[in-house]
Amino acid sequence: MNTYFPFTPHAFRYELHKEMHLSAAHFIPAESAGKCQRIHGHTYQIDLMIVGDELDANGFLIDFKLLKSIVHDRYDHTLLNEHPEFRVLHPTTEVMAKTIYTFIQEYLDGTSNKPSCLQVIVRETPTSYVVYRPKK
Ligand SMILES: Nc1nc2c(c(=O)[nH]1)N=C([C@H](O)[C@H](O)COP(=O)(O)OP(=O)(O)OP(=O)(O)O)CN2
Ligand SMILES: [Zn+2]
Repeated sequence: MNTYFPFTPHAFRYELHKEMHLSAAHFIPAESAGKCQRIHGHTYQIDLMIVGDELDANGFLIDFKLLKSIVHDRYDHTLLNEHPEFRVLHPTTEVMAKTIYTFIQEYLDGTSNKPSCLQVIVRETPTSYVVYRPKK
């Protein structure tokens, strides 16, 4: 797995990363997208960065398995364009990163220790990736 993490300064006690791979197909239905207009597949590499000061009753900031299931169970081996969240904005790397952030943060907001997602990295190809960081 890729081990390069862009640095995000913060003052929280804990910083957790969950990396995962998922295989999915997509297309960008715009003439300017050139060859990407055709359906093609990627093995996406994703890194979620979660921070917080408090642990839950299990001693977790957040369970690694839960983070994976929120993203992987939804998108692995699917055609991304068929998901309702990608009907208006196409599933570009940027939109994927923002969308994944939204799902993850919604889940974190419902936990007892309320950690925060500070950064989502989505790597679409060996040479192309996006970092999404929410504005404060
Ligand atoms: N800003 C963005 N540009 C492009 C996106 C995107 O999501 N955001 N997506 C694509 C295509 O989906 C394509 O699959 C990836 O493009 P690219 O990096 O050009 O892929 P290559 O493997 O051909 O890259 P090389 O470095 O030339 O091998 C296009 N643009
Ligand atoms: Zn693509």
